[in-house]
This record gives sequence, structure tokens and C-alpha cells, in this order.
Amino acid sequence: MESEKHNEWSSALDEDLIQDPVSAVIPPGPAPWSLSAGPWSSESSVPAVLHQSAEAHNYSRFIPSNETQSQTIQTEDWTEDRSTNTNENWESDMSSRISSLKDAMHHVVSKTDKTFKLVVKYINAVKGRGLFAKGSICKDEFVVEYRGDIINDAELQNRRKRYHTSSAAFMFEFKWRGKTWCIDASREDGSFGRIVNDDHKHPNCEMRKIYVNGKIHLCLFALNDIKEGEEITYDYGGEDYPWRTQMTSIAANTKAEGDSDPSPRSQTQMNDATGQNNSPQQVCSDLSLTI
Ligand SMILES: C[S@@+](CC[C@H](N)C(=O)[O-])C[C@H]1O[C@@H](n2cnc3c(N)ncnc32)[C@H](O)[C@@H]1O
Repeated sequence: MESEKHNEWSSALDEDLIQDPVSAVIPPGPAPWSLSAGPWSSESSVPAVLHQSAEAHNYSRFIPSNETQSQTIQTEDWTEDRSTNTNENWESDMSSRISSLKDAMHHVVSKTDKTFKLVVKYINAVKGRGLFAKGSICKDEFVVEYRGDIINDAELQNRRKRYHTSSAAFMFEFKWRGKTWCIDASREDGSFGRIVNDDHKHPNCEMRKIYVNGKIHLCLFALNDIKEGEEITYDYGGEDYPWRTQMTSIAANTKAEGDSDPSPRSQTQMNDATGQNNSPQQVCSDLSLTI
């Protein structure tokens, strides 16, 4: 079963490496993390710095000093060609996006959150907890990974049948290479990505897929500068979330209570308040082409 999953994943990876226009390859050297247990492995450590080569015809491609290495990071989201871009600041934008990507990679591989910039706070009984900036965040900056188990469609359906709706709310379904995948973040593991709430009108982040060393990861990047104290949000996608139609300004705009204590509410409260169909879905696919 595990090896079937791995094969499916590996062939998707091969296709992806051929087709994707943007990729970054980690320089040669001992593998900083293990691939041996396949894409479902959780072993990791921080990789070395990426080498960048900004060629005139293709500023968005990283060239490794030795391309025989197979460890890769890539994003299908950042694909715009210099020749079609009229923005005068294109090069500095690209440079900041590249450093965001490296930053994302660092946090993905080390499985860490930006605890120096982000804090979990309890908001209210409807919304539950939320993630807030405790320092300023720049446009395009990597904010947080939506960390969890990566599962395929069959396993997603299986877990959906078994899960209580309060857990199902943490399943992020998305398409990748024509197939459905899901990050299941239902485990209360203390990670920050799973705490980020929905805002379809004025989100300050968007979800992007990045591909690190043979695994797809979902990461939030800032859509604009974010000030200290602002709640981190993104558009979950879909349209039928109960809070979008039922929520009033009382619940939606209530400020976070307290500055340091996350005071997590119970899952039952969250479930009661939000109904059945409340997990984020596929929005990273729709929002991906942004450069
Ligand atoms: C991925 S969880 C986000 C973290 C959650 N607030 C918590 O305290 O654990 C998704 C759930 O958060 C709540 N939620 C997210 N965005 C919301 C919003 N804009 N208004 C009200 N509730 C929201 C819903 O209960 C939803 O099912």
C-alpha cells in the first residue's frame, strides 16, 4: 500500500519535473533529509542554501552547480516570463519571491513555524482561534505552512467517512497534476498553519503549492504588507461555508481576546458553530498564477 502510494507519487514527480517551468534545485552534497521512507516520511532537516542563476532569458529558474542531484524545490505558481512583464520592479519582486521561497523551504524542511512573528489567539466561540501577526510581514513573504499528512483521494474519502466534522474541517483538499490530494491537519500538533481562518473578501495571504524534495507542500504567502496585530487569513475557496452567509459582524469582526493566551476552545464548540461543510478546498489551484 505504502509502495503503491510512493509509485504514484514518483511518477507524478517525474511528470512535474518535465513540465514545470519554475524549479529550484538544492546544490550537491549529502542529502540533508531522507527520501528512503518515501513521500510519507517525516524525517527532515534544514537544507543548504540554494544556488541561483538569473539568466536574461529566464529569471525564474534556479540552476544548480551540479544538476545530477535529484533533491528539488519548485513551485508551479511562479511562472511569468521577464519578456512579458512590464513591471519596472520585476527583478526586485522576483528576488524577494525567490528569498520567500527559500524561507518557505527552510520552514518546510525543518517543520518549524515563525513563532517570532506569529501568535495563536482565541477570537470568539464562532471563529475559535486565529493566527495573528506579532511583527510586520512584507508582501510576498512566506508566512506559514499548512502542515499535516498528505493523503490521496481514496484515503481522503475513507477519512471523511470516519472523521467527526470538527476534524474534517482541517482537511485541505486540492488538485495537483490532475489528481485530488489532501493535507490532513486534523491532529492538534501545535502547528500554526491549521489555525488560519477564512476570509474571502479581504484575505491577506494566499495558499501556494511548493514542491520540496519529492513532496508537495501548501504554504501561505502574504498578498500585501501585514501589520502587527492583524489576523492572518486566506480565501478557503468554495462558496458554501456557513459563516459566510450566517456570520454577522459581531462574530466576524470581534477582536482577539487577550494577547498571549491562545485559550483554545473545544472542538465541539467549533463544530456546533460552523456546520458540516467547512474545510478549505482547492483554493491554492485557483489562486496560483500570481507573478
Ligand atoms: C482550519 S480551521 C481554522 C482554525 C479554527 N478557527 C480553530 O480554532 O481551530 C477551520 C475552521 O475555523 C472556523 N473558521 C474559519 N474561518 C472562519 C470565519 N471566517 N468565520 C467563522 N469561522 C471560521 C470554522 O469553524 C472552520 O471550520
